[in-house]
Amino acid sequence: MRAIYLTGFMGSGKTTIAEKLSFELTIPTIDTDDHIEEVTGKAIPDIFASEGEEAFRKYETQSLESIPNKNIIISTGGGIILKEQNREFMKKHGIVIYLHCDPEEILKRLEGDSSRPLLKGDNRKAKVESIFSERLPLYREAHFEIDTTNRSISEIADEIQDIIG
Ligand SMILES: Nc1ncnc2c1ncn2[C@@H]1O[C@H](COP(=O)(O)OP(=O)(O)O)[C@@H](O)[C@H]1O
Ligand SMILES: O=C(O)C1=C[C@@H](OP(=O)(O)O)[C@@H](O)[C@H](O)C1
Ligand SMILES: [Mg+2]
Repeated sequence: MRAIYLTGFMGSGKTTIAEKLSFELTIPTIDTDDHIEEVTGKAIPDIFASEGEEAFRKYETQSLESIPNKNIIISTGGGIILKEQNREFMKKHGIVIYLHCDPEEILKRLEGDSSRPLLKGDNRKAKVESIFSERLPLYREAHFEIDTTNRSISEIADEIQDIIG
C-alpha cells in the first residue's frame, strides 16, 4: 500500500486520526512533528523559539523525505503544504487526504493549547482565520478532502477506510 498522508490545519485531527487508523489497520504511523523532535532532540516550540520557522521548515522537508512511504500512515504538520516541493513529494509517493475543519471549531478544539507556536499570544481568532484562508487553496491540492467539522473521530476514520478501500 502507498503511504497515506494526512494534511490539514492545526487541530484538524491529523495526529489523532492517524493513530486511530494505525490501530484499526495494524499498519505503522509516523507523525512528522514527532520525527523532527526525535531527530533534533528538541520540542517543536523550542525549535521555533531558538532557530525560527524557516529552520523548522527545513527539518520538516527532511523528515518528510526520509520517512518510509510504503504501508504507513503519516500525519503531517499543518504547514507542510506551504512548500511546493512537499506537496509534490506527497502526491507522488502516496495518497494525500486533506482533513478540513471550520476555523470556528478549530478554535474550540485548540482552546488552552500552548504547543502550537504560530498561535501563541493574543487574537488567536484572527490568526487562525488569516493563516487558514492563505493555506486553503494549498490544502485543496490533495487527492481527497474530508470535512471533519462536527464529526467524530470514528466517523472520520471510517470514511478514510472507505477511500483507501
Ligand atoms: N473530530 C474531532 N472532534 C473533536 N475533537 C477532535 C477531533 N479530532 C481531533 N480532535 C481534538 O483536537 C485536538 C487536536 O487534535 P490533533 O490530532 O492534535 O490535530 P492536528 O494533529 O491536526 O493538529 C486534540 O485535542 C484532539 O483530541
Ligand atoms: O500549521 C503549522 O504551521 C504547524 C502545525 C503543527 O502541527 P499540527 O498541524 O499537528 O498542529 C506543527 O508542525 C507546527 O507547530 C507548525
Ligand atoms: Mg499533529
